[in-house]
Amino acid sequence: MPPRILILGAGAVGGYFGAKLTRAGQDVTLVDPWPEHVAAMRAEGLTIRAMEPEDCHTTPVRALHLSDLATLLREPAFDIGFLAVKSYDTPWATAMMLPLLAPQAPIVSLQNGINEDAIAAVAGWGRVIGCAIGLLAAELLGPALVQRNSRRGTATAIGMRVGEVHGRVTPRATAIAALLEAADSARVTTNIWGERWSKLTINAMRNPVSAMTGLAGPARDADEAARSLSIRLGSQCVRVGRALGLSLESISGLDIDLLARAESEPEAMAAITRQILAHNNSRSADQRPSMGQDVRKGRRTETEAISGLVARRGAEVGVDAGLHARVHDIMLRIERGDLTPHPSLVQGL
Ligand SMILES: NC(=O)C1=CN([C@@H]2O[C@H](COP(=O)(O)OP(=O)(O)OC[C@H]3O[C@@H](n4cnc5c(N)ncnc54)[C@H](OP(=O)(O)O)[C@@H]3O)[C@@H](O)[C@H]2O)C=CC1
Ligand SMILES: CC(C)(CO)C(=O)C(=O)O
Repeated sequence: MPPRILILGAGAVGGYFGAKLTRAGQDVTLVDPWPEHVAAMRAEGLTIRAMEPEDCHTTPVRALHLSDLATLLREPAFDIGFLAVKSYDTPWATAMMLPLLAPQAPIVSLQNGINEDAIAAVAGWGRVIGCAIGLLAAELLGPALVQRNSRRGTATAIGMRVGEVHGRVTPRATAIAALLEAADSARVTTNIWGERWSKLTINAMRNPVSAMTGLAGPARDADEAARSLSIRLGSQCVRVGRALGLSLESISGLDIDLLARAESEPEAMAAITRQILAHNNSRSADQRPSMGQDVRKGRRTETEAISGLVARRGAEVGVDAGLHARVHDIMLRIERGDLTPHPSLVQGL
C-alpha cells in the first residue's frame, strides 16, 4: 500500500506536486481554500503546463475544499503531510492537518521563508522535515491550471533537498526524497538549514524586486538597476546567514562567496552579474516569482517571511540588512495600496 499523502494548499506548488505524485501512483489528497479551484479540479482534473511537452498533462486528482477537511477524520490517518500554503497561513494549516495524521507522521514544508519553527510550535520538532525547493517556478493561472515556468532538475542540477532538522540521514528523509522524485530531482541533505537560507537568499533577491517593479524574472535580471538591487540584497542576505552560523550552499548557479562580496567589491559584482545573465534563459519569459504573482492578483504577499525575516535576523546578529528593511517597507506600502509597482521604485535604494 502506498503511503497516504495529504497536501494542504493546492496552489502553484501544492497543485504541481499533487498532480505529479498522483500520476506516479501515489495516494494523494489535495485540500485548498479556493472554492472555484477545488470545484474545477474535481470536475476536470488538474492541468499542468510546462516548458517540456512531456510534462504537460491533465490528471484526475482527489481534491477537497478546506471546509470539508473534517470528513477526512473518518478515513485512515495520513502517513505524510505536505504544507504548501503561504507562509503566513502556516500555524493554522499545521493545526488543521495534525489531527488527520498518524502519530509519528512527518510534516514537510514545501514553502518559502523558514517556517519549520512555526510548524514545530504546533506539532513538535519530531514531526518536522525540511525541504528546499531549488528549481521549481510555477504559477496558478486559474482554477485547476498550473504552469511550470522553469526547467525540471536533473541528476546534477538537483531540484530539491530534503533533510532532518538535526542533520542526520534517516530512512524517512530518504523515503520522502525518493517520493518527491516524481516531481523533480531530489536528494537528502545533512545541511537543511544552510539549504533553507540559500533558498531564502534567492527569494529575498528576486521576489520583492519583481513585485516592486512589476517585471517578470528574466526582464528583472536583464534590467541593470533591478539586477544590481537584487545582487546587493543577496550580498546582505548571505552575510546575515553566515553570521547566524549557517553554511550556505550554492544555488541557481551563483557562487555564494562572490555574492557575499558583491555589494562592496566591483569585480565580485561583475562576476555575479555574468552568472545571473548566463542562467537567464532557464525560465520562460513570463516566469514571475510568487510575490510578483501575489501583487498582480491583489493578494497578501510573503514579504514578512522573506524580506522582513532577513531584516529581523540581520538586526539580531548586528549585520547590515538595511536594504531588506527598506524593500520590506515598500512591499507593505504596495500591499496597502499606497504605492503602485513600477521599475522606478528601485531607484535610490
Ligand atoms: N510559485 C512558486 O514558483 C514557488 C512557491 N513557493 C512557495 O510555496 C508556497 C505556496 O505558494 P504558491 O503555491 O505559489 O501559492 P499560490 O498563490 O499559487 O496559491 C496559494 C493559495 O492562494 C489562493 N489563490 C491563488 N490564486 C488565487 C486566485 N486567483 N483567486 C483566489 N485565490 C487564489 C488559494 O488559496 P487562498 O485563497 O486561501 O490563499 C491558494 O491555495 C509559498 O510559501 C511560496 O513562497 C516555493 C517555491 C516556488
Ligand atoms: C521561483 C522562485 C525561486 C522565484 O524566486 C520562487 O521560489 C518563488 O517564486 O517564490
